[in-house]
Amino acid sequence: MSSLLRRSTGLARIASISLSASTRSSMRVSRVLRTSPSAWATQSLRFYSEKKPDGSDDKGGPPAPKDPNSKPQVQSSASPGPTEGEAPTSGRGKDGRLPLPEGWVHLTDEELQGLKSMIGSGPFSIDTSLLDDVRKTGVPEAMVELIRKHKAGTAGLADAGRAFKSINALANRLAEEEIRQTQRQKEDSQYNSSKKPEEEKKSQEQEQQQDDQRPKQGEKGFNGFNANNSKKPPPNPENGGNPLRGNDWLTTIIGSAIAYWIYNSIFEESGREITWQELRKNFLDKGLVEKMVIQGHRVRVDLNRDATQSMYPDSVATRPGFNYYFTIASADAFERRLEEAQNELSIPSGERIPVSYAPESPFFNLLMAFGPTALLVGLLIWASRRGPGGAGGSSGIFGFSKSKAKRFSQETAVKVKFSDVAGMDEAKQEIMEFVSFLKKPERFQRLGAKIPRGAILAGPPGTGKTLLAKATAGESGVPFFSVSGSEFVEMFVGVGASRVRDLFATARKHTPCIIFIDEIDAIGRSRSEGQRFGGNDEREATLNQILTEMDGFNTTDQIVVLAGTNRADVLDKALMRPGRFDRHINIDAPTMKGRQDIFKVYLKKIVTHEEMEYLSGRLATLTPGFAGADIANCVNEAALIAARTNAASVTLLHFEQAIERVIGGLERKSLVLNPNDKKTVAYHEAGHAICGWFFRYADPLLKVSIIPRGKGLGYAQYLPGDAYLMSREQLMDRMAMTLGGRISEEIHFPTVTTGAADDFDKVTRMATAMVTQWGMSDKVGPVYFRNDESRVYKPFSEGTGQVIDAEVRRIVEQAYKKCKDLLIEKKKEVGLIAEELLRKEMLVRDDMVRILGPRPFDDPDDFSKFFGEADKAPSGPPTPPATPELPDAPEPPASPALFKEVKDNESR
Ligand SMILES: Nc1ncnc2c1ncn2[C@@H]1O[C@H](COP(=O)(O)OP(=O)(O)OP(=O)(O)O)[C@@H](O)[C@H]1O
Repeated sequence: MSSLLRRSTGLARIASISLSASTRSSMRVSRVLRTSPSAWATQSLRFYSEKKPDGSDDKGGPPAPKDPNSKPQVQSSASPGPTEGEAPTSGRGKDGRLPLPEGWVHLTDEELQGLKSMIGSGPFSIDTSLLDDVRKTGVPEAMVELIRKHKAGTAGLADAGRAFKSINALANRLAEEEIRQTQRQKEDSQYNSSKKPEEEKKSQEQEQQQDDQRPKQGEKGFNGFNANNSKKPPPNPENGGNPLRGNDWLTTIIGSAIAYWIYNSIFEESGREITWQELRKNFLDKGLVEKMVIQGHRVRVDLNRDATQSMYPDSVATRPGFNYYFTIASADAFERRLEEAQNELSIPSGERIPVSYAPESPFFNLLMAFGPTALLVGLLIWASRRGPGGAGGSSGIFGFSKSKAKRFSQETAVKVKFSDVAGMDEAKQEIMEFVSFLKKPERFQRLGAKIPRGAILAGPPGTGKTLLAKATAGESGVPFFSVSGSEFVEMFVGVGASRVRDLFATARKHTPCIIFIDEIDAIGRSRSEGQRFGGNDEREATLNQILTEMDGFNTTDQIVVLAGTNRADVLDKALMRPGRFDRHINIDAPTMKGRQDIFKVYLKKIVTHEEMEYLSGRLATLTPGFAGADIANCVNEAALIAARTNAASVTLLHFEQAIERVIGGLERKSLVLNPNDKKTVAYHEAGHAICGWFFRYADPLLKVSIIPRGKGLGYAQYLPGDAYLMSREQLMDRMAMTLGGRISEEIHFPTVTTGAADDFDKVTRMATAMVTQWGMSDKVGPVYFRNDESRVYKPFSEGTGQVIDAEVRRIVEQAYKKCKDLLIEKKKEVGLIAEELLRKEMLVRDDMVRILGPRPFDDPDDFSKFFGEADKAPSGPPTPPATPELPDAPEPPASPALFKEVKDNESR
């Protein structure tokens, strides 16, 4: 540590700078004292001429009596009293010394130098003008003894406390004197300015101005510290007008200086480890060792200082109080060794080195054992107090317990309005009530209505939950605290709960306001669920704290808590009960109309000359299942594509490319398939395309391609539409279409490939859901078995399991047969499409119409509206009605591309 301190000169420099800088800031009046020493004496004279230390008026009165407590010899050597013929000095010596308070003495020049070296032995320096000030003020008596001990190198740890006290008292006295000086100065200048003629005033002002500038040039103030900062804080009346008292920094700096000094005197100055060989060679053989003291397993070597000084004048060993040490295994062995060494040196028995025993210092041992740890702990505590939570605050270690919530206010970030949030009219309406509560609470309170405490916004990712919460804040114009549930979770137990406390406490200070907790499921999961896996104390403590805080609201507290989650189903019931999150607002993926509205919001922000109504409608048709975030991304992607091609504006083509890219992934032009694989892919995709064309309930095909994209080797884009209800027939057609790729391979090639694995996965999942969840199997019946993969045991019996397996297999085989029948019947058409695909690599709907003729079924309305009606067949099934309140949405439509279809699209 000492070497560390020694080496870190940079640190020392910083400490030194901070000492002067911080002192500067407290020396509020030093500029008026930057006059010559004679001026200082005159000012002091004036000051002390009015009032004596004993309180009597000195005008014409006798000189002040000497302080009876001051040491006579000190007084006589360093503080001579007024001599005959001198002006009455009101207690001040001829060299400007001030009267001494009880227990204080003036220092001699030698002692002053000792003080300088004592304080200056740390990384601090003390300049001459400060010494002058100390010469005038004197020091506490104890300081004289300390200076003497420091000089002799005998200062111990017990002296540290005394030193600390004395330096603190000295600093206070210096500051007090300075304040008195200033007041005096002010009074004088007021008095003078009222008396002096105009010219004199002017010249004094000039002088004053010069004085004002001087600190900037680095002149010294009363305390000899640099007094650059002329804008100093006024003395605080609460601490007796003393700017230093109660100042942490002063204590810290003085404390550090003393700690450094103690460290020096104990660890560095006092000794150094030496080996037996070094001792022999450098000291023992040369007769420099005076005595050896055995302390347990350590031996202290006392050298003859005078002899050492003459032999090694520059050595540290000459310093008073310095000793070498070495460690021994046992005292007996050491004494034997010393004996042998002295025999070898033929030292007569009367001159042998005396060896004595001293008890081990328990304090020293304790210090060595726990010192570093204590130092580290001390540092940690200090750092935690200085941490982000602010000095001395209740922030705890490193401010962990502070909430990390970001605060937005109307002036800062929340510029979002309800008009920026499209496609969720019901949710908006629901939440607008919170806005009117925050804006006009009396409207509700007048009728005795209790205001909802909060709302849970639940829905899939990217559907605009956060955006809606922000818009609520933006509309109501109140502060908005946004925090993520996961930010409460820390590895320390209790941190989450205290962050919740902190968040709500801060919110209460800023009422009316909105707190938004995103991803609340990170902390709000059902507690019973946690117990199954052993529980999580920290999470539960955090959740309990939220419950408590929400209960703790006053009905008049204008705090609204909004929370967002993708998993409302796992949240704790207590969180969802009325009185906490009263409102449950479901925000699902937007409908066709919703998507169109969201597109309109984002299309406004880019340059496009397309007709807005048509463009937004067409894009919304192309993007079933897209959330608001996907739509925002799509529009941005289109603008990027347009920019890449240096287009003047973003066109429909750019949008379609962007959608394709978002759904199918990046085109992999670098992946070149061999002709055989390419042919297999073409027939596989053609199989899907033919099924899509000739099955009544299949989705309209938009595009089929054999250019690898994303994770798949082929790609087919269908338009599934917004399906909220699906019939058994629709599901069967979808499954049959999904199997079309593999069956086409079987029909046209002697063998099959691995490319249909993903199709099988989709088909199996659909068939399983039909049997276990949707009640579409007569044998299993109208039952629902939750598909929970984390469950160890299946929710049905072994027998039921076998029936389920058989039913799933039966349904898949049924779909398989349906598809195979069709593809055998349309074998020629599959070939035509596949060959065309091999030639052109990509076919669109128009190509299909050209090769196969119009599709024999009606397309959904939206599709016909935006993709032409030329190929519309006379009859077709009605579009299923939209019922958004279904508890479980059916399996999403399958996209029968070869190999891996894009999972994102699939999940929609
Ligand atoms: N209805 C919408 N209207 C306009 N923009 C939207 C809409 N929904 C989403 N967005 C866009 O998507 C971005 C992401 O939305 P947001 O962060 O609100 O989603 P979220 O539902 O909170 O998602 P998560 O559950 O993943 O946190 C928004 O910044 C906005 O650009």
